[in-house]
Amino acid sequence: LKCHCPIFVFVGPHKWVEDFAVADGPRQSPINIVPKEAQYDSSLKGLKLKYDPSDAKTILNNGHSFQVDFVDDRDSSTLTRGPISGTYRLRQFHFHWGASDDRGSEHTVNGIKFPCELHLVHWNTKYPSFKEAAGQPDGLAVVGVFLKAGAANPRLQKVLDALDAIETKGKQTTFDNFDAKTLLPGSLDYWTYDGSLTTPPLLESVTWIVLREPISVSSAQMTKFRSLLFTGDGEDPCCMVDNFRPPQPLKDRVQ
Ligand SMILES: O=C(O)Cc1ccc(OCc2ccccc2)cc1
Ligand SMILES: [Zn+2]
Repeated sequence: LKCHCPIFVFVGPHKWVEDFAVADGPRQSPINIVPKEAQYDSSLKGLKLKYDPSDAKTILNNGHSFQVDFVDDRDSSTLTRGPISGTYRLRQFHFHWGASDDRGSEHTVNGIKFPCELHLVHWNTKYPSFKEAAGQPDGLAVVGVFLKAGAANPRLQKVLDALDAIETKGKQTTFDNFDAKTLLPGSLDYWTYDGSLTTPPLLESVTWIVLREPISVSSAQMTKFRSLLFTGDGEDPCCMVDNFRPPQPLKDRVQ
């Protein structure tokens, strides 16, 4: 598949500041994580993630990534404890990746980029809906998981096998009985900081919880991610790659 979309086709992060004033706000994401400078907070609790596989609903190419959407009308798939208070419901997960294995993640660790990063998006049930929560400073909690190039990861296979059905923007297909917990690493150790959506509207409503331990992904599996298109049916094909925002100024945040 030849992707020959000109660079300017994809309105990249550098343009967002013109359309979204918040793009250079005080708590923008992603950031570069420097473990030595992160403060250890012994009062922080362990993460509690309870996911019900029957909540998985559909998988969608939304034109800037693909996402698996979950039923979120009850507390069956939730994130509690860790740095947050209350109960947050799993809404969707999606990924960010590069055109080659040397880049793709949004957060970086000591400046290191991973080939891919998984985001599990949860919303605070103190608000009536996801959309309402997305506009509140404590509205969302996103668990970030780095994917490190190495052995093929069998846990990703069901997701990757579904990509053929959603190659172009707007395509969606059913995706049921999937346990998102199988995408998590063995350790739930994490860094946390207050940040934002990394895609427009860049709302500053996300408590970020980035897991320290990556999961593996093979180069062949990464090639599968890159077979998706940003473009819709009938348009000039443009490969969905490099859909990551670069790290933003830390300003006066600590992790
Ligand atoms: O995970 C991320 O990259 C942050 C992020 C979290 C949620 C998200 O949902 C899409 C969306 C949220 C609010 C309004 C419109 C669209 C979009 C991005
Ligand atoms: Zn994301």
